[in-house]
This record gives sequence, structure tokens and C-alpha cells, in this order.
Amino acid sequence: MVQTICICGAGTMGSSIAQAAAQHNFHVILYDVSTGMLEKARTAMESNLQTLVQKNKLTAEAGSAIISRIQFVSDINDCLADLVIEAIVEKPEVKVALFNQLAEVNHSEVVFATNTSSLSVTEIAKKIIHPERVAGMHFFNPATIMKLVEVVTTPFSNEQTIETIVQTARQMDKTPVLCQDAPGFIVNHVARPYYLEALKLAEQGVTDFQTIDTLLEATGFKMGPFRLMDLIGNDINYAVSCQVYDALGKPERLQPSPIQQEKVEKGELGRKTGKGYYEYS
Ligand SMILES: NC(=O)c1ccc[n+]([C@@H]2O[C@H](COP(=O)([O-])OP(=O)(O)OC[C@H]3O[C@@H](n4cnc5c(N)ncnc54)[C@H](O)[C@@H]3O)[C@@H](O)[C@H]2O)c1
Repeated sequence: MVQTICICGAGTMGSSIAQAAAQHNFHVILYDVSTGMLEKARTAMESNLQTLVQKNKLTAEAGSAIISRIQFVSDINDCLADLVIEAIVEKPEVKVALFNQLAEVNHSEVVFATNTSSLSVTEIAKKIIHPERVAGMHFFNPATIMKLVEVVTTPFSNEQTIETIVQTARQMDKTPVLCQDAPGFIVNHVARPYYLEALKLAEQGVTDFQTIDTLLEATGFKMGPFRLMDLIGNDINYAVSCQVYDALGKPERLQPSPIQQEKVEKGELGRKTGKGYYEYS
């Protein structure tokens, strides 16, 4: 049974998964190579919990207890857990190197879950010392609120690995959905045209970002495509677009947009950098 979860990467997703896990009584180790990101994550969580206290959704004591269940660490030797969830940069070789380092310091039953949005989990698993203990655990942004978790199986994953991830997701009050490893899994495959068709309209000068967002929000979408890309991170969304496009044999309809590439090159990554399609203070 999972008691301690090590979450790697304290960025947009890692910090939110860490908070969600601590809110459901897991002991959490949040690991990042950047102490600045760890500090930023702690400040963001304290502020989120403070808001919940102000809204009477949480007592101040419960808020403090949640934070005290999280250890913020930048030394890999401190990452001893029953389940590792990685939410680091979307680069397969970096994820593989991290999992193999963690396999060396952890006990032989530890389960490795990747939160990748679009990389092949099978290709990652193949290069890990214990491929049977690797699977996808794909949370949605923000992980404290969104219920869905895609549990991505590979031909190598054993039953115990999948069961551990499914049970942990349920204990975090999430809705785990099993799927086979495939480009973009379920959601990021289905959702690709939402972003890409909106980007095409902007590229062709048909209308601007804000008008597209306002219109789609008026039809019932919670967030327009540009506001959503800024929340996700334009680097992540562009990486997912490229991965899915390549993995499906480069169909023209899924070609990534030059606007996405330009945003990444300019460092306009969205909320996390203060500027994307919109500005954030
Ligand atoms: N942003 C989203 O909406 C979203 C949603 C679901 C899944 N994901 C996936 O989650 C992962 C993380 O995305 P994000 O948006 O949180 O990224 P992010 O850029 O906000 O954060 C990444 C963090 O990883 C850290 N990092 C990089 N290399 C590291 C290493 N070797 N060891 C430890 N820490 C390292 C960075 O310092 C940074 O804090 C990606 O695989 C992405 O595809 C993202």
C-alpha cells in the first residue's frame, strides 16, 4: 500500500499533484533540481490553502497539516517512496535518466509513474531497469481540481503496477481511466483540433485570440483554447502537438502552428512566465 509518494518536478503539474496528494493524507516528497522552483511551489501551495481557509473549505490547522506532509527536496537521495510520479520536462531521455537514478536509491517494489502528456510510455519503460513497474499516470491541470487521471498501460506493465496507480488515484479522489499507450492517449488526441483549428484562424488573420476565446467560452467551453494553452504552458502544448503529429505520421490537419513555435522561442510560455497569449501580473 502506498504511503509515501515522491513527485519529481515542482512546476505547474508537480506542485499541483503534490498538493492534491497531501490533501488526501499521503506523505509527499516533492523533488526538483531547482530550489527556486521548490520555493515557488511552496509559496503557491500556501496561498492556495490560505484561499481555501478564507472560503471556509478548510480549517487553518488542516491547511498547516497539509503543508507539513510535504517535504521539499533537491537531493535525489531523499527521494525514497512507494510510488514515484514524475512531472519534469517533456524530454524522454531526461525522464529515463531520472527513473533509472531513482531505481538505484529506492526499494525493489517502487512503482514509476510518468505524467507525460504525449511521450510514448512504452518507449520510456523499455529503457528503465524494471519496465514492468512503469506506467502512465496522466493528471490534468490543475490536479487539485480536475478529477480525471489517465492510467496508461504498456505491454510491459504488470498488474500490481496498474493496481497501485489506480488505487492511489482513487485515494486522491480522482477518476482513473485505463487506456493503452497511444499518441496523445485519449484526451490529448481528441483535444488537438481544439487548439490547432483556433491557431489556424489566428494565423489566417480571420480573427484574434481573444475573440476566439470569448466565443468558445460563450458556447459552453470552460476555457477558450488560448486561455487554456496559457494555463497548460505553451512549451508543453507545443511539445505535445509535435509529438502527436509525428507519432500519427504527420497528417496535415494536425500540423503544429508556427504561432506556437514563436511563443516558445520568445519565452512567452503563458501563466508560468507572466506572458503568453495574454499578460499576467
Ligand atoms: N502543464 C500541463 O497542463 C500538463 C498537464 C498534464 C501533464 N503535463 C506533463 O507534466 C510534465 C511537467 O509539465 P509542467 O507543465 O509541470 O512543466 P513545468 O515546466 O511547469 O515544470 C517542470 C519542472 O521540472 C523540473 N525539472 C526539469 N528537469 C528535472 C530533473 N531532471 N529532475 C527534477 N526536476 C526537473 C524543472 O525545474 C521544473 O520545475 C510534462 O511531462 C508534461 O507533459 C503537463
